[in-house]
Amino acid sequence: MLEIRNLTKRFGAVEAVKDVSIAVPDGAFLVLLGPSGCGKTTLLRMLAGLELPSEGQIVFDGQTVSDGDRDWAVDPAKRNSGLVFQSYALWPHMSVRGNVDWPLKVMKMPKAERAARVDEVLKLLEIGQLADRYPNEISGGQQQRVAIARTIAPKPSVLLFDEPLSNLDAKLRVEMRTELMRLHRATGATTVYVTHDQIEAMTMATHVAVMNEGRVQQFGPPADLIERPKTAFVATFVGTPPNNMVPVVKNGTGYKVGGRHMPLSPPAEECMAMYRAETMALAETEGETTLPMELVEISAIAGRTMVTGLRDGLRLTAIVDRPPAKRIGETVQFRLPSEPDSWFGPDGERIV
Ligand SMILES: Nc1ncnc2c1ncn2[C@@H]1O[C@H](COP(=O)(O)OP(=O)(O)OP(=O)(O)O)[C@@H](O)[C@H]1O
Repeated sequence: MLEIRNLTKRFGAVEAVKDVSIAVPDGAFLVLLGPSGCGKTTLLRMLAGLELPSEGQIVFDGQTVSDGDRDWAVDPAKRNSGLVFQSYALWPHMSVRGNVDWPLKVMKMPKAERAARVDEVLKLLEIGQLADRYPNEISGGQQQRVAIARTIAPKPSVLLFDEPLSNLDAKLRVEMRTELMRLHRATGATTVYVTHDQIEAMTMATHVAVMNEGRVQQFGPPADLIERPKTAFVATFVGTPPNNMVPVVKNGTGYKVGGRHMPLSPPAEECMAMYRAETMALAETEGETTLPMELVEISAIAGRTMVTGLRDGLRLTAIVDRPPAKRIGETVQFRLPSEPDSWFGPDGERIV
């Protein structure tokens, strides 16, 4: 079990991580997901022992490895965790085998055991044929595999990844994603993986922690975040495309959306209605629940069509079966379903 208890990190006046508490079961694949600057890397660096928490504790398998309240932490090399960065600094003067062997040598593992472990790891990452090459003789994707091999060679019980695929091209990213999942199953190591790519998050994770401004907004399995987002932030950050969030304004005895009266009965006077893109439709003509919007984007998505409209700063996305017979810039009628999928309060918290 990997436990993070009331963890806070301040850099001067900046609070990068704010009172984060999560418990990650053994063997889980936890993705830290959030926009740039939300504190993901800082949290990961604290797990790796590269950064001391200002407050709170990190506990690996019942043993405290960082304690911000006591200004104390176990050395990065001694906490049974391995970290893979975005840029994979391999030793240029060492062969692939030498690079993977290096951490085992540092651990003072006997030579014969080392050779067997290096072979095993190279095979696992399917780079055995590159063993005698040097880093400048292999591709970027292969270098990344070597960096991963080097990290898992000492069998860390916790694996930490900081956007390891962001330097790779789109095709290689997809391939490496599958590889990392295979590796996770093969090693069984509890994995913490930082990304701001939510497709990566949703496909790889057993658990996701969605972060915003230093706080964990929601922690749980990917399906929970999609089905029951706790906050408006999660609802609009997670999912492809993200959910539509529409402010509902009280007007006399009724309610308005995008300046038009709608037959809605919100649970509070001020709130936001969430509509999933797949529950929205397009209408040929104006009706009671339609909103005329400027067509700004049409794109194909898995055999269906994603249509985006804009109206006075309100952006709506619908997933429909057929593209509208309209051009970009023309008006299309978006039809809202009679009931939103969820309601959120003005503070962003879920109401219903
Ligand atoms: N060493 C530091 N000194 C001062 N401020 C820092 C330091 N490291 C991070 N910060 C600040 O802490 C906040 C969180 O940064 P962090 O790098 O953890 O975010 P992130 O979510 O990983 O972002 P990105 O996805 O862009 O890498 C930011 O406001 C950042 O400027």
